[in-house]
Amino acid sequence: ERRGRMMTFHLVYTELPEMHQMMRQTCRDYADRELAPIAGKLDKEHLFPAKQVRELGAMGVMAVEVPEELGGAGMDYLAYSLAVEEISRGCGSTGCVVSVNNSLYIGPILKFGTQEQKAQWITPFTTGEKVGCFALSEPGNGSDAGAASTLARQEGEEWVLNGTKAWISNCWDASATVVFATTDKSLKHKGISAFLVPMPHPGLSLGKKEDKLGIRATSTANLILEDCRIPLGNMLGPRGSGFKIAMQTLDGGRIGIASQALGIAQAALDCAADYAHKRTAFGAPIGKLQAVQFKLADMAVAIESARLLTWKAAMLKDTKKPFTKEAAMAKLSASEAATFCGHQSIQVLGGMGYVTDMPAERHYRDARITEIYEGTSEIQRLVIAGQLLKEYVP
Ligand SMILES: Cc1cc2nc3c(=O)[nH]c(=O)nc-3n(C[C@H](O)[C@H](O)[C@H](O)COP(=O)(O)OP(=O)(O)OC[C@H]3O[C@@H](n4cnc5c(N)ncnc54)[C@H](O)[C@@H]3O)c2cc1C
Repeated sequence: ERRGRMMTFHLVYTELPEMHQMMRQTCRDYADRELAPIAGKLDKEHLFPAKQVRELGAMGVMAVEVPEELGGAGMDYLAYSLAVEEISRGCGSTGCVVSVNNSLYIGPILKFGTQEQKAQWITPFTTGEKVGCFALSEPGNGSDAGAASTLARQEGEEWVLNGTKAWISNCWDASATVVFATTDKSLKHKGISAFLVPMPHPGLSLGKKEDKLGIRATSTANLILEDCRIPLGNMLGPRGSGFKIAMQTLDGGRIGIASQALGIAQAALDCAADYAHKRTAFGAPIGKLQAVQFKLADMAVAIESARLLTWKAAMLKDTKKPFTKEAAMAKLSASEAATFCGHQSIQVLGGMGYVTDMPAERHYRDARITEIYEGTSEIQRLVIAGQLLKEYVP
């Protein structure tokens, strides 16, 4: 079966496997019908798409990779990538919610959780009734995640957590979080462990919602832990393995962000190409102008090449092959494609690109975060170079 899947890669552009085509089409139809028409309002009013998230839960999109016996869709990461791209094409914010729940919250529990933890912390989060979040970054460290200073100390049968986590996506709407904290700061990243914390919970509070450039329908805030007590059994994975869990989670998560970026980039191209047919200047549609055609061509090339990298990374993950380098390449190229396409789309629309009557300005704003979270573009380059140089060790 694995060989079969890899072989599909050669065919992939003309013929995705049937299940994947169905997932893609279902999500595309849903996004066109239910998300694109309201994405501007969600953005403007900072509205969490609760009803849409429940509908996506019913479609299997909130837990694509989770086995059916745990309540998920039982599909693979390629299917997940297709779903996130199509949802993000309709609404970048909703794509972020889908991505955080699937990759960042459920992902590590699926990989490192016990059977009991999976039943308790995954199944209720498959339906869209509840969403989870992932608390790694802190006010003092983002890229340097191994420097975490949130503390976990053992007291009897409990862990007691203290510290502040920063920039936590979904947190105002979440019912649980994976939190990274250190039991011994002198051990540096080897002192970090992962913990499961229900929300709301005594000792856990949230900061003000950040007023963001883009993905404004998602909540982002500090998550503050003050003598927050959880049972000993809420540790995820072995003690001291938190940094490894975080890094492996981000490897997969980057495929999700690449897919989100692809969806935003594609929406920006769709908007520009459609406008190029309709807008007339100097007596002809602007799509007849070579300068405009070149912009559309460059956008399409950036998207197609990033999509191939993203699908390749997803397929490597699905076939249990190393994919750290490929996921970083996918995230880097797709996020840069998204910011490029967001920029060019506004240029093609001219003045209409600059106002909220058209979605181009939202795509431009939504695209920007994809170069920052789950590792900045600089961090992706470091990851790629680090992996690459290992291949050249004499
Ligand atoms: C909207 C939003 C949502 C987020 N959601 C989450 C979430 O759900 N959970 C979570 O844990 N975090 C989340 N984050 C945090 C995000 O992952 C971090 O902002 C990101 O990793 C960058 O960290 P930083 O902001 O501390 O920047 P810094 O690490 O301070 O980086 C500042 C600049 O220095 C560069 N830099 C840093 N180190 C290096 C290096 N070694 N080499 C080259 N350049 C370097 C960076 O690339 C960047 O340009 C979110 C952030 C935002 C804005």
